[in-house]
Amino acid sequence: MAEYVGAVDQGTTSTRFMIFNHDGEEVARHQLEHEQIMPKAGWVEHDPIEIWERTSSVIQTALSRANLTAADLAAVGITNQRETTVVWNKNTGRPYYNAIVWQDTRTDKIASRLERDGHGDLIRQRAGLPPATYFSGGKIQWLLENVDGLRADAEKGDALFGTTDCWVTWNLTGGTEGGRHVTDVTNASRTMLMDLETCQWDDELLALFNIPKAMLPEIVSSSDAEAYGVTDPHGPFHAEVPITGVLGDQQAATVGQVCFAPGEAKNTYGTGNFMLLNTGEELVRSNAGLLTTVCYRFGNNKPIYALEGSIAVTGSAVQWLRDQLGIISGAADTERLAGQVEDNGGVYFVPAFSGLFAPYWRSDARGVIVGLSRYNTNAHLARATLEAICYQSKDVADAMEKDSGVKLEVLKVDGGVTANNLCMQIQSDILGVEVSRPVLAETTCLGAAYAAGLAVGFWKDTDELRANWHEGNRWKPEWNDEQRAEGYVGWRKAIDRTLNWVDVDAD
Ligand SMILES: Nc1ncnc2c1ncn2[C@@H]1O[C@H](COP(=O)(O)OP(=O)(O)O)[C@@H](O)[C@H]1O
Ligand SMILES: O=P(O)(O)OC[C@H](O)CO
Repeated sequence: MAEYVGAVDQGTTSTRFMIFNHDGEEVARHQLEHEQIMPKAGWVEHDPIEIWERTSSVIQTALSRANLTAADLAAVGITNQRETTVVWNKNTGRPYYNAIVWQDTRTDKIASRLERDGHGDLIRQRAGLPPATYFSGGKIQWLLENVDGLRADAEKGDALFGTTDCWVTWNLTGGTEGGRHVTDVTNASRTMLMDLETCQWDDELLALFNIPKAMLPEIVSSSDAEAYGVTDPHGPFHAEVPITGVLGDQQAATVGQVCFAPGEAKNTYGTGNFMLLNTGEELVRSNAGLLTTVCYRFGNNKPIYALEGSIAVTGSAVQWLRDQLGIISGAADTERLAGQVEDNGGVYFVPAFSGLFAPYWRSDARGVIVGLSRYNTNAHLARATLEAICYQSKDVADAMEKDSGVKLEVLKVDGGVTANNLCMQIQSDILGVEVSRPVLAETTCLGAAYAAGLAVGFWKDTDELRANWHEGNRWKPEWNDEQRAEGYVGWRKAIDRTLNWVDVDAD
Protein backbone atom coordinates (compact mmCIF):
# COMPACT_ATOMS: atom_id res chain seq x y z
CA MET A 1 0.00 0.00 0.00
CA ALA A 2 1.56 3.31 -1.11
CA GLU A 3 1.83 5.63 1.89
CA TYR A 4 2.87 8.87 0.21
CA VAL A 5 1.95 11.39 -2.47
CA GLY A 6 4.54 13.39 -4.41
CA ALA A 7 4.27 16.82 -6.00
CA VAL A 8 6.36 18.80 -8.49
CA ASP A 9 6.35 22.60 -8.10
CA GLN A 10 7.78 24.11 -11.27
CA GLY A 11 8.17 27.70 -9.97
CA THR A 12 9.56 30.92 -11.43
CA THR A 13 12.95 30.70 -9.74
CA SER A 14 13.22 27.01 -8.95
CA THR A 15 11.70 23.59 -9.36
CA ARG A 16 11.11 21.33 -6.37
CA PHE A 17 9.75 17.89 -5.68
CA MET A 18 8.21 17.14 -2.30
CA ILE A 19 6.83 13.96 -0.77
CA PHE A 20 4.01 14.06 1.82
CA ASN A 21 2.44 11.52 4.15
CA HIS A 22 -1.24 11.14 4.93
CA ASP A 23 -1.08 13.84 7.63
CA GLY A 24 0.18 16.31 5.03
CA GLU A 25 3.65 16.34 6.60
CA GLU A 26 6.77 16.73 4.54
CA VAL A 27 8.81 13.55 4.19
CA ALA A 28 11.44 14.77 1.72
CA ARG A 29 12.20 17.48 -0.79
CA HIS A 30 14.77 18.60 -3.29
CA GLN A 31 14.92 21.93 -5.11
CA LEU A 32 17.03 23.40 -7.92
CA GLU A 33 17.10 26.91 -9.36
CA HIS A 34 17.18 27.57 -13.09
CA GLU A 35 18.62 30.45 -15.07
CA GLN A 36 16.69 33.72 -15.46
CA ILE A 37 17.44 34.82 -19.02
CA MET A 38 16.98 38.57 -19.60
CA PRO A 39 18.08 39.37 -23.15
CA LYS A 40 16.59 42.90 -23.17
CA ALA A 41 15.01 45.30 -20.69
CA GLY A 42 11.61 43.90 -19.79
CA TRP A 43 12.21 40.47 -21.35
CA VAL A 44 12.36 37.39 -19.09
CA GLU A 45 12.87 33.87 -20.44
CA HIS A 46 13.56 30.35 -19.16
CA ASP A 47 15.10 27.42 -21.01
CA PRO A 48 12.40 24.69 -21.16
CA ILE A 49 15.00 21.94 -21.56
CA GLU A 50 16.78 23.12 -18.41
CA ILE A 51 13.42 23.14 -16.61
CA TRP A 52 12.70 19.56 -17.70
CA GLU A 53 16.20 18.40 -16.69
CA ARG A 54 15.86 20.09 -13.28
CA THR A 55 12.42 18.50 -12.82
CA SER A 56 13.83 15.02 -13.53
CA SER A 57 16.71 15.61 -11.21
CA VAL A 58 14.71 16.90 -8.20
CA ILE A 59 12.32 13.94 -8.46
CA GLN A 60 15.14 11.40 -8.39
CA THR A 61 17.07 13.11 -5.59
CA ALA A 62 14.03 13.59 -3.31
CA LEU A 63 13.01 9.94 -3.75
CA SER A 64 16.49 8.70 -2.98
CA ARG A 65 16.86 11.07 0.03
CA ALA A 66 13.69 9.56 1.48
CA ASN A 67 14.84 6.07 0.57
CA LEU A 68 11.61 5.58 -1.38
CA THR A 69 10.74 4.42 -4.88
CA ALA A 70 7.85 5.24 -7.18
CA ALA A 71 6.02 2.20 -5.74
CA ASP A 72 5.65 4.15 -2.46
CA LEU A 73 3.70 6.93 -4.20
CA ALA A 74 -0.08 6.62 -4.53
CA ALA A 75 -0.11 9.48 -7.02
CA VAL A 76 1.78 12.55 -8.23
CA GLY A 77 0.57 16.15 -8.49
CA ILE A 78 2.02 18.99 -10.55
CA THR A 79 1.87 22.70 -9.86
CA ASN A 80 3.58 25.49 -11.73
CA GLN A 81 4.36 29.13 -12.39
CA ARG A 82 1.32 30.16 -14.39
CA GLU A 83 1.06 31.93 -17.79
CA THR A 84 4.72 31.20 -18.73
CA THR A 85 4.50 30.04 -22.31
CA VAL A 86 6.31 27.12 -23.94
CA VAL A 87 5.86 26.12 -27.60
CA TRP A 88 7.51 22.91 -28.76
CA ASN A 89 7.52 20.44 -31.64
CA LYS A 90 5.67 17.24 -30.86
CA ASN A 91 7.85 15.11 -33.14
CA THR A 92 11.25 16.27 -31.91
CA GLY A 93 10.35 17.41 -28.39
CA ARG A 94 12.42 20.58 -29.02
CA PRO A 95 11.09 24.01 -27.99
CA TYR A 96 10.86 26.58 -30.81
CA TYR A 97 12.02 29.35 -28.46
CA ASN A 98 12.75 29.90 -24.79
CA ALA A 99 9.75 29.95 -22.46
CA ILE A 100 8.38 33.50 -22.25
CA VAL A 101 7.88 34.14 -18.55
CA TRP A 102 4.78 35.72 -16.99
CA GLN A 103 6.84 38.79 -15.94
CA ASP A 104 7.97 39.50 -19.53
CA THR A 105 6.62 42.78 -20.96
CA ARG A 106 7.51 42.38 -24.66
CA THR A 107 3.82 42.07 -25.57
CA ASP A 108 2.86 45.51 -24.19
CA LYS A 109 1.91 46.77 -27.65
CA ILE A 110 -0.23 43.68 -28.32
CA ALA A 111 -2.05 44.35 -25.04
CA SER A 112 -2.58 48.06 -25.66
CA ARG A 113 -3.76 47.40 -29.23
CA LEU A 114 -6.46 45.05 -27.90
CA GLU A 115 -7.72 47.81 -25.62
CA ARG A 116 -7.44 50.52 -28.29
CA ASP A 117 -9.39 48.41 -30.79
CA GLY A 118 -12.25 47.92 -28.33
CA HIS A 119 -11.67 44.25 -27.41
CA GLY A 120 -10.91 44.86 -23.74
CA ASP A 121 -14.47 44.36 -22.52
CA LEU A 122 -14.88 41.07 -24.41
CA ILE A 123 -11.67 39.70 -22.85
CA ARG A 124 -12.65 40.90 -19.37
CA GLN A 125 -16.14 39.45 -19.70
CA ARG A 126 -15.25 36.13 -21.33
CA ALA A 127 -11.86 35.34 -19.76
CA GLY A 128 -12.14 37.35 -16.51
CA LEU A 129 -8.80 39.06 -17.25
CA PRO A 130 -7.74 42.52 -18.43
CA PRO A 131 -5.64 42.66 -21.61
CA ALA A 132 -2.12 42.66 -20.17
CA THR A 133 1.36 41.37 -20.94
CA TYR A 134 1.02 38.98 -17.98
CA PHE A 135 -1.14 36.31 -19.67
CA SER A 136 -0.25 33.64 -22.26
CA GLY A 137 -2.40 34.70 -25.25
CA GLY A 138 -0.21 37.64 -26.29
CA LYS A 139 2.95 35.61 -25.71
CA ILE A 140 1.73 32.87 -28.10
CA GLN A 141 0.81 35.51 -30.66
CA TRP A 142 4.29 37.07 -30.37
CA LEU A 143 5.92 33.66 -30.93
CA LEU A 144 3.71 32.94 -33.96
CA GLU A 145 4.68 36.32 -35.42
CA ASN A 146 8.40 36.11 -34.67
CA VAL A 147 9.56 32.50 -34.99
CA ASP A 148 10.12 31.34 -38.58
CA GLY A 149 7.97 28.39 -39.63
CA LEU A 150 6.08 28.23 -36.35
CA ARG A 151 2.69 29.28 -37.70
CA ALA A 152 2.70 26.59 -40.41
CA ASP A 153 3.67 23.91 -37.86
CA ALA A 154 1.01 25.18 -35.44
CA GLU A 155 -1.68 24.96 -38.10
CA LYS A 156 -0.63 21.36 -38.90
CA GLY A 157 -0.82 20.47 -35.18
CA ASP A 158 2.94 19.77 -34.97
CA ALA A 159 3.69 22.75 -32.71
CA LEU A 160 2.19 22.44 -29.23
CA PHE A 161 1.56 25.20 -26.71
CA GLY A 162 1.54 24.67 -22.97
CA THR A 163 2.19 26.40 -19.68
CA THR A 164 4.92 24.64 -17.70
CA ASP A 165 2.50 22.14 -16.09
CA CYS A 166 1.66 20.97 -19.59
CA TRP A 167 5.31 20.84 -20.71
CA VAL A 168 6.27 18.80 -17.62
CA THR A 169 3.23 16.50 -17.96
CA TRP A 170 3.95 15.86 -21.64
CA ASN A 171 7.57 14.97 -20.86
CA LEU A 172 6.72 12.86 -17.79
CA THR A 173 4.14 10.84 -19.72
CA GLY A 174 6.48 9.90 -22.57
CA GLY A 175 7.18 13.06 -24.61
CA THR A 176 7.61 12.21 -28.29
CA GLU A 177 6.55 8.62 -27.46
CA GLY A 178 2.91 9.48 -26.78
CA GLY A 179 3.14 12.18 -24.08
CA ARG A 180 -0.26 13.58 -23.03
CA HIS A 181 -0.98 17.13 -24.20
CA VAL A 182 -3.34 18.25 -21.43
CA THR A 183 -3.61 21.16 -19.05
CA ASP A 184 -5.83 21.81 -16.08
CA VAL A 185 -8.61 24.33 -16.01
CA THR A 186 -6.86 26.71 -13.57
CA ASN A 187 -3.88 27.06 -15.87
CA ALA A 188 -6.11 27.43 -18.93
CA SER A 189 -7.96 30.24 -17.15
CA ARG A 190 -4.74 32.34 -17.27
CA THR A 191 -4.34 32.39 -21.05
CA MET A 192 -7.01 35.00 -22.07
CA LEU A 193 -8.23 32.23 -24.40
CA MET A 194 -10.66 30.29 -22.18
CA ASP A 195 -14.33 31.03 -21.58
CA LEU A 196 -14.63 31.09 -17.79
CA GLU A 197 -18.20 29.80 -17.86
CA THR A 198 -17.80 26.81 -20.19
CA CYS A 199 -14.16 26.19 -19.20
CA GLN A 200 -13.31 25.54 -22.87
CA TRP A 201 -11.19 27.36 -25.44
CA ASP A 202 -13.17 30.21 -26.95
CA ASP A 203 -13.15 30.63 -30.75
CA GLU A 204 -13.73 34.38 -30.62
CA LEU A 205 -10.80 34.91 -28.27
CA LEU A 206 -8.58 32.62 -30.36
CA ALA A 207 -9.47 34.69 -33.43
CA LEU A 208 -8.48 37.93 -31.65
CA PHE A 209 -4.97 36.57 -31.10
CA ASN A 210 -4.93 34.62 -34.40
CA ILE A 211 -4.00 31.39 -32.61
CA PRO A 212 -4.68 28.00 -34.30
CA LYS A 213 -6.70 25.72 -32.00
CA ALA A 214 -4.61 22.71 -33.07
CA MET A 215 -1.72 23.88 -30.89
CA LEU A 216 -3.74 24.03 -27.67
CA PRO A 217 -3.91 21.25 -25.05
CA GLU A 218 -7.11 19.58 -23.90
CA ILE A 219 -8.52 21.30 -20.79
CA VAL A 220 -9.30 18.85 -17.97
CA SER A 221 -10.22 18.89 -14.29
CA SER A 222 -7.60 19.78 -11.63
CA SER A 223 -8.07 16.44 -9.85
CA ASP A 224 -8.79 13.45 -12.04
CA ALA A 225 -7.74 9.80 -11.91
CA GLU A 226 -7.58 9.32 -15.70
CA ALA A 227 -7.04 12.56 -17.58
CA TYR A 228 -3.29 12.99 -17.18
CA GLY A 229 -2.16 9.39 -17.61
CA VAL A 230 0.79 7.73 -15.91
CA THR A 231 4.49 8.51 -15.81
CA ASP A 232 6.74 6.86 -18.37
CA PRO A 233 8.91 4.08 -16.84
CA HIS A 234 11.84 5.44 -18.91
CA GLY A 235 11.55 8.78 -17.11
CA PRO A 236 12.67 9.95 -13.64
CA PHE A 237 10.19 7.79 -11.71
CA HIS A 238 11.40 4.58 -13.44
CA ALA A 239 7.84 3.24 -13.13
CA GLU A 240 4.25 4.07 -13.93
CA VAL A 241 2.79 6.43 -11.31
CA PRO A 242 -0.57 8.08 -11.94
CA ILE A 243 -0.48 11.86 -12.36
CA THR A 244 -3.84 12.84 -10.91
CA GLY A 245 -3.67 16.47 -9.80
CA VAL A 246 -2.58 19.62 -11.63
CA LEU A 247 -3.12 23.22 -10.52
CA GLY A 248 -1.49 26.58 -11.16
CA ASP A 249 0.70 27.40 -8.17
CA GLN A 250 -1.50 30.07 -6.62
CA GLN A 251 -4.59 27.91 -6.88
CA ALA A 252 -2.57 25.02 -5.43
CA ALA A 253 -1.59 27.20 -2.45
CA THR A 254 -5.28 28.05 -1.94
CA VAL A 255 -6.00 24.32 -1.78
CA GLY A 256 -2.96 23.72 0.46
CA GLN A 257 -4.30 26.42 2.82
CA VAL A 258 -7.64 24.53 2.79
CA CYS A 259 -9.58 27.60 1.61
CA PHE A 260 -12.48 25.44 0.46
CA ALA A 261 -15.37 27.65 1.59
CA PRO A 262 -16.51 30.84 -0.15
CA GLY A 263 -15.02 33.83 1.68
CA GLU A 264 -11.77 32.03 2.61
CA ALA A 265 -8.57 33.66 1.32
CA LYS A 266 -4.80 33.25 1.34
CA ASN A 267 -1.85 35.42 0.33
CA THR A 268 1.30 33.77 -1.05
CA TYR A 269 4.59 35.70 -0.86
CA GLY A 270 7.09 34.39 -3.42
CA THR A 271 8.69 36.04 -6.46
CA GLY A 272 5.44 38.00 -6.59
CA ASN A 273 2.42 38.02 -4.27
CA PHE A 274 -0.91 36.48 -5.09
CA MET A 275 -4.01 36.84 -2.93
CA LEU A 276 -6.90 34.54 -3.81
CA LEU A 277 -10.41 34.62 -2.36
CA ASN A 278 -12.61 31.57 -2.90
CA THR A 279 -15.99 32.73 -4.28
CA GLY A 280 -17.48 29.23 -4.62
CA GLU A 281 -19.51 28.35 -7.72
CA GLU A 282 -20.21 32.03 -8.22
CA LEU A 283 -18.23 33.89 -10.85
CA VAL A 284 -17.62 37.32 -9.29
CA ARG A 285 -16.64 40.04 -11.79
CA SER A 286 -14.24 42.63 -10.48
CA ASN A 287 -14.80 46.38 -10.62
CA ALA A 288 -11.71 47.10 -8.55
CA GLY A 289 -8.83 45.72 -10.65
CA LEU A 290 -8.81 42.07 -9.61
CA LEU A 291 -8.91 39.00 -11.83
CA THR A 292 -11.62 36.39 -11.94
CA THR A 293 -10.08 32.96 -12.24
CA VAL A 294 -10.80 29.27 -11.73
CA CYS A 295 -9.75 28.29 -8.20
CA TYR A 296 -10.00 24.54 -8.79
CA ARG A 297 -12.22 21.87 -10.24
CA PHE A 298 -12.25 18.48 -8.56
CA GLY A 299 -13.43 15.54 -10.70
CA ASN A 300 -16.73 16.24 -12.43
CA ASN A 301 -17.88 18.72 -9.81
CA LYS A 302 -18.67 22.27 -10.87
CA PRO A 303 -15.67 24.59 -11.07
CA ILE A 304 -14.95 26.73 -8.02
CA TYR A 305 -13.97 30.31 -8.83
CA ALA A 306 -11.75 32.88 -7.12
CA LEU A 307 -11.03 36.58 -7.17
CA GLU A 308 -7.30 37.17 -7.43
CA GLY A 309 -4.99 40.09 -6.75
CA SER A 310 -1.70 39.43 -8.57
CA ILE A 311 1.39 41.48 -7.69
CA ALA A 312 4.38 41.05 -9.99
CA VAL A 313 7.31 42.02 -7.75
CA THR A 314 7.63 41.27 -4.04
CA GLY A 315 10.25 38.63 -3.12
CA SER A 316 12.05 39.48 -6.36
CA ALA A 317 12.57 43.03 -5.01
CA VAL A 318 14.51 41.39 -2.17
CA GLN A 319 16.52 39.45 -4.77
CA TRP A 320 17.20 42.76 -6.52
CA LEU A 321 18.68 44.21 -3.30
CA ARG A 322 20.92 41.15 -3.17
CA ASP A 323 21.88 40.65 -6.83
CA GLN A 324 21.77 44.11 -8.42
CA LEU A 325 22.49 46.47 -5.50
CA GLY A 326 24.54 44.05 -3.40
CA ILE A 327 23.36 45.59 -0.11
CA ILE A 328 22.50 42.19 1.38
CA SER A 329 24.10 38.81 0.87
CA GLY A 330 20.96 36.74 1.41
CA ALA A 331 17.20 37.39 1.52
CA ALA A 332 17.06 36.81 5.29
CA ASP A 333 19.46 39.77 5.82
CA THR A 334 16.56 42.14 5.12
CA GLU A 335 15.09 41.23 8.50
CA ARG A 336 18.27 42.09 10.39
CA LEU A 337 18.93 45.26 8.35
CA ALA A 338 15.37 46.60 8.41
CA GLY A 339 15.20 45.77 12.12
CA GLN A 340 17.93 48.36 12.80
CA VAL A 341 15.51 51.24 12.17
CA GLU A 342 12.22 52.19 13.79
CA ASP A 343 10.50 53.14 10.54
CA ASN A 344 11.13 53.79 6.84
CA GLY A 345 12.72 57.23 7.48
CA GLY A 346 10.42 58.72 4.84
CA VAL A 347 11.58 56.32 2.10
CA TYR A 348 9.14 54.47 -0.15
CA PHE A 349 10.16 51.95 -2.80
CA VAL A 350 7.67 50.89 -5.46
CA PRO A 351 9.27 47.98 -7.37
CA ALA A 352 7.17 48.39 -10.54
CA PHE A 353 9.79 46.52 -12.58
CA SER A 354 7.18 44.91 -14.85
CA GLY A 355 4.75 47.84 -14.68
CA LEU A 356 2.08 47.56 -11.99
CA PHE A 357 -0.26 44.58 -11.83
CA ALA A 358 -3.33 44.47 -9.56
CA PRO A 359 -5.19 46.58 -8.80
CA TYR A 360 -3.63 49.24 -11.08
CA TRP A 361 -2.77 47.34 -14.31
CA ARG A 362 -0.39 50.04 -15.58
CA SER A 363 2.23 48.74 -18.00
CA ASP A 364 3.58 52.30 -18.35
CA ALA A 365 4.73 52.33 -14.70
CA ARG A 366 8.33 51.73 -13.65
CA GLY A 367 10.02 51.41 -10.27
CA VAL A 368 10.82 54.38 -8.02
CA ILE A 369 12.57 54.98 -4.72
CA VAL A 370 11.32 58.30 -3.31
CA GLY A 371 11.53 60.42 -0.16
CA LEU A 372 15.31 60.13 0.13
CA SER A 373 17.34 62.50 2.28
CA ARG A 374 20.94 62.32 3.48
CA TYR A 375 19.71 60.82 6.69
CA ASN A 376 18.73 57.58 4.95
CA THR A 377 20.72 54.35 4.97
CA ASN A 378 20.55 50.85 3.55
CA ALA A 379 18.45 49.94 6.54
CA HIS A 380 15.70 52.34 5.44
CA LEU A 381 15.82 50.89 1.94
CA ALA A 382 15.54 47.34 3.33
CA ARG A 383 12.61 48.45 5.47
CA ALA A 384 10.99 50.22 2.47
CA THR A 385 11.35 46.97 0.47
CA LEU A 386 9.52 44.94 3.11
CA GLU A 387 6.90 47.67 3.38
CA ALA A 388 6.45 47.64 -0.41
CA ILE A 389 5.60 43.95 -0.24
CA CYS A 390 3.00 44.71 2.43
CA TYR A 391 1.56 47.92 0.94
CA GLN A 392 1.04 46.18 -2.40
CA SER A 393 -0.87 43.47 -0.51
CA LYS A 394 -2.96 46.15 1.22
CA ASP A 395 -3.96 47.62 -2.16
CA VAL A 396 -5.10 44.17 -3.25
CA ALA A 397 -6.89 43.41 0.04
CA ASP A 398 -8.79 46.72 -0.21
CA ALA A 399 -9.84 45.88 -3.78
CA MET A 400 -11.00 42.45 -2.65
CA GLU A 401 -13.14 43.94 0.05
CA LYS A 402 -14.74 46.33 -2.45
CA ASP A 403 -15.50 43.55 -4.94
CA SER A 404 -16.70 40.85 -2.58
CA GLY A 405 -17.90 42.70 0.51
CA VAL A 406 -15.79 40.22 2.51
CA LYS A 407 -13.85 41.95 5.31
CA LEU A 408 -10.66 40.05 6.10
CA GLU A 409 -10.55 39.00 9.74
CA VAL A 410 -7.30 37.05 9.59
CA LEU A 411 -4.96 36.77 6.61
CA LYS A 412 -3.57 33.29 5.96
CA VAL A 413 -0.07 33.60 4.49
CA ASP A 414 2.56 31.30 2.97
CA GLY A 415 5.57 31.34 0.62
CA GLY A 416 9.30 32.10 0.91
CA VAL A 417 9.00 35.71 2.15
CA THR A 418 6.84 34.67 5.11
CA ALA A 419 10.00 33.28 6.73
CA ASN A 420 10.66 36.99 7.46
CA ASN A 421 8.99 37.61 10.82
CA LEU A 422 9.50 41.37 10.66
CA CYS A 423 7.81 41.49 7.27
CA MET A 424 4.81 39.61 8.67
CA GLN A 425 4.60 42.05 11.61
CA ILE A 426 4.71 44.97 9.15
CA GLN A 427 1.96 43.27 7.13
CA SER A 428 -0.25 43.00 10.18
CA ASP A 429 0.47 46.67 11.07
CA ILE A 430 -0.28 47.95 7.57
CA LEU A 431 -3.49 45.93 7.14
CA GLY A 432 -4.70 46.27 10.71
CA VAL A 433 -5.62 42.57 10.72
CA GLU A 434 -4.01 39.50 12.21
CA VAL A 435 -1.69 37.43 10.02
CA SER A 436 -1.49 33.65 10.38
CA ARG A 437 1.19 31.34 8.98
CA PRO A 438 0.68 27.57 8.99
CA VAL A 439 3.28 25.14 10.33
CA LEU A 440 3.98 24.00 6.77
CA ALA A 441 4.49 27.13 4.63
CA GLU A 442 5.04 25.00 1.45
CA THR A 443 1.33 25.07 0.73
CA THR A 444 1.83 25.14 -3.05
CA CYS A 445 3.30 21.64 -3.31
CA LEU A 446 0.92 20.44 -0.63
CA GLY A 447 -2.10 21.70 -2.59
CA ALA A 448 -1.00 19.82 -5.72
CA ALA A 449 -0.45 16.69 -3.62
CA TYR A 450 -3.95 17.13 -2.12
CA ALA A 451 -5.53 17.40 -5.59
CA ALA A 452 -3.66 14.26 -6.71
CA GLY A 453 -4.44 12.32 -3.53
CA LEU A 454 -8.16 13.18 -3.58
CA ALA A 455 -8.47 11.74 -7.10
CA VAL A 456 -7.18 8.31 -6.05
CA GLY A 457 -8.88 8.15 -2.63
CA PHE A 458 -5.63 8.65 -0.67
CA TRP A 459 -7.57 11.42 1.09
CA LYS A 460 -11.30 10.89 1.43
CA ASP A 461 -12.57 14.45 1.22
CA THR A 462 -11.74 18.06 1.94
CA ASP A 463 -12.73 17.71 5.62
CA GLU A 464 -9.88 15.28 6.04
CA LEU A 465 -7.53 17.87 4.52
CA ARG A 466 -8.81 20.62 6.82
CA ALA A 467 -7.78 18.52 9.80
CA ASN A 468 -4.17 18.61 8.50
CA TRP A 469 -3.93 22.43 8.70
CA HIS A 470 -2.18 23.74 11.82
CA GLU A 471 -1.27 27.32 12.70
CA GLY A 472 2.44 27.93 13.28
CA ASN A 473 2.62 31.69 14.01
CA ARG A 474 0.29 34.65 14.37
CA TRP A 475 1.04 38.40 14.27
CA LYS A 476 -1.23 41.11 15.70
CA PRO A 477 -1.34 44.77 14.61
CA GLU A 478 0.79 47.11 16.73
CA TRP A 479 0.24 50.38 14.82
CA ASN A 480 -2.62 52.69 15.73
CA ASP A 481 -5.05 53.94 13.07
CA GLU A 482 -3.23 57.25 12.70
CA GLN A 483 0.13 55.60 11.98
CA ARG A 484 -1.57 53.31 9.49
CA ALA A 485 -3.33 56.13 7.66
CA GLU A 486 -0.21 58.31 7.56
CA GLY A 487 1.97 55.52 6.20
CA TYR A 488 -0.54 54.75 3.47
CA VAL A 489 -0.72 58.37 2.26
CA GLY A 490 3.03 58.20 1.53
CA TRP A 491 2.59 54.92 -0.33
CA ARG A 492 -0.12 56.33 -2.61
CA LYS A 493 2.04 59.37 -3.39
CA ALA A 494 4.88 57.01 -4.33
CA ILE A 495 2.54 55.00 -6.60
CA ASP A 496 1.64 58.23 -8.43
CA ARG A 497 5.33 58.86 -9.14
CA THR A 498 5.67 55.50 -11.00
CA LEU A 499 2.98 56.23 -13.60
CA ASN A 500 3.37 57.45 -17.21
CA TRP A 501 7.04 56.53 -17.23
CA VAL A 502 7.31 54.46 -20.44
CA ASP A 503 5.45 54.89 -23.69
CA VAL A 504 3.41 51.76 -24.43
CA ASP A 505 0.91 53.21 -26.87
CA ALA A 506 -0.08 50.82 -29.64
CA ASP A 507 1.46 51.54 -33.09
N1 LIG B 1 13.78 35.74 4.89
C1 LIG B 1 13.33 36.30 3.78
N2 LIG B 1 13.00 37.63 3.76
C2 LIG B 1 12.54 38.22 2.65
N3 LIG B 1 12.39 37.57 1.48
C3 LIG B 1 12.70 36.27 1.43
C4 LIG B 1 13.19 35.57 2.56
N4 LIG B 1 13.43 34.28 2.19
C5 LIG B 1 13.10 34.19 0.88
N5 LIG B 1 12.67 35.38 0.41
C6 LIG B 1 12.20 35.69 -0.96
O1 LIG B 1 11.23 34.71 -1.27
C7 LIG B 1 11.29 34.39 -2.67
C8 LIG B 1 11.27 32.88 -2.82
O2 LIG B 1 10.09 32.38 -2.30
P1 LIG B 1 9.38 31.12 -2.98
O3 LIG B 1 8.09 30.91 -2.25
O4 LIG B 1 10.36 29.99 -3.03
O5 LIG B 1 9.15 31.74 -4.42
P2 LIG B 1 8.76 31.15 -5.85
O6 LIG B 1 7.78 30.03 -5.62
O7 LIG B 1 8.14 32.34 -6.51
O8 LIG B 1 10.02 30.72 -6.55
C9 LIG B 1 12.54 35.01 -3.21
O9 LIG B 1 12.15 36.07 -4.07
C10 LIG B 1 13.30 35.55 -1.99
O10 LIG B 1 13.88 36.79 -2.26
O1 LIG C 1 6.36 30.76 -9.42
P1 LIG C 1 5.79 31.78 -8.51
O2 LIG C 1 5.52 31.30 -7.14
O3 LIG C 1 6.55 33.05 -8.58
O4 LIG C 1 4.30 32.14 -9.07
C1 LIG C 1 4.13 32.79 -10.26
C2 LIG C 1 2.67 32.94 -10.60
O5 LIG C 1 2.04 31.72 -10.84
C3 LIG C 1 2.50 33.85 -11.77
O6 LIG C 1 1.15 34.03 -12.06
